[in-house]
Amino acid sequence: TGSTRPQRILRAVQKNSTRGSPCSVVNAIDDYCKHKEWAMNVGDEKGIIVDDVVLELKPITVLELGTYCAYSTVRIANLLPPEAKLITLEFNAESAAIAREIITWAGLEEKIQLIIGASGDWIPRLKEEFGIETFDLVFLDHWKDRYLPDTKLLEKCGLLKPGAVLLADNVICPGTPDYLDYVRNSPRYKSKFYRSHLEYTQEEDGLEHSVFLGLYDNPNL
Ligand SMILES: Cn1ncc2cc([C@H](O)c3cccc(CNC(=O)c4cc(-c5ccc(F)cc5)cc(O)c4O)c3)ccc21
Ligand SMILES: [Mg+2]
Repeated sequence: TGSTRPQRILRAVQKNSTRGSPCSVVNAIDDYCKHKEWAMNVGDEKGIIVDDVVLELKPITVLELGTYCAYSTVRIANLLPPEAKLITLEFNAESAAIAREIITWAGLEEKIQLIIGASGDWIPRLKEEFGIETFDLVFLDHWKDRYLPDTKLLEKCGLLKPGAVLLADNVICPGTPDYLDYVRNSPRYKSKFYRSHLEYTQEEDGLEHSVFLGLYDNPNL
């Protein structure tokens, strides 16, 4: 019974980073995944684009779909204003346990609420159970065929207000064609593509940045 990849990533963090320093945690994961074994973190190249979006938007409420080992969770939470909160959904209990350890090691447990469960089950419950009005930023990085249904669910649940930003990873590799088609052709979004590369590789990938404009085309939604 060998270790899992998330366990090896946690060990690399504990060995090569400083407790309470989110930057050193992010660097330790990037070093490990560049030189030892690949893992599906948004990574350093796309991570810089994520940083810029967060610093520009200054979101107070953030939703992340797909925590994995909390690389992007820590990277984003580290840049949030003091009163801001980040909710991250992870359905896999094993990686959620590792993510929780990495979040604690980084010293960000006050800013981050990690929920173990599936996005489709939890999105309809966030208002009631966590007193969320709307999200300023949603980072989509979970199953690629869930980006579109979960975006429609967020709209239906009234969790997006005009100006809210959807930032989606992997829109080229592995790809999210139905989601891209929706946000690029719907009157509800102003969308733009940030070209980059798949984490730790030379493969083409990128992030789609979509600003929600409101449901004015269907106000009774
Ligand atoms: C419903 N729900 N609710 C919460 C929630 C959370 C999860 C998990 O966090 C989880 C588990 C497994 C896979 C993912 C999606 N991520 C990917 O599949 C991915 C792949 C690659 C890539 C690219 C090239 C390759 F050759 C291989 C993998 C690069 C990337 O950056 C990725 O994000 C997410 C799943 C469903 C969930
Ligand atoms: Mg990804």
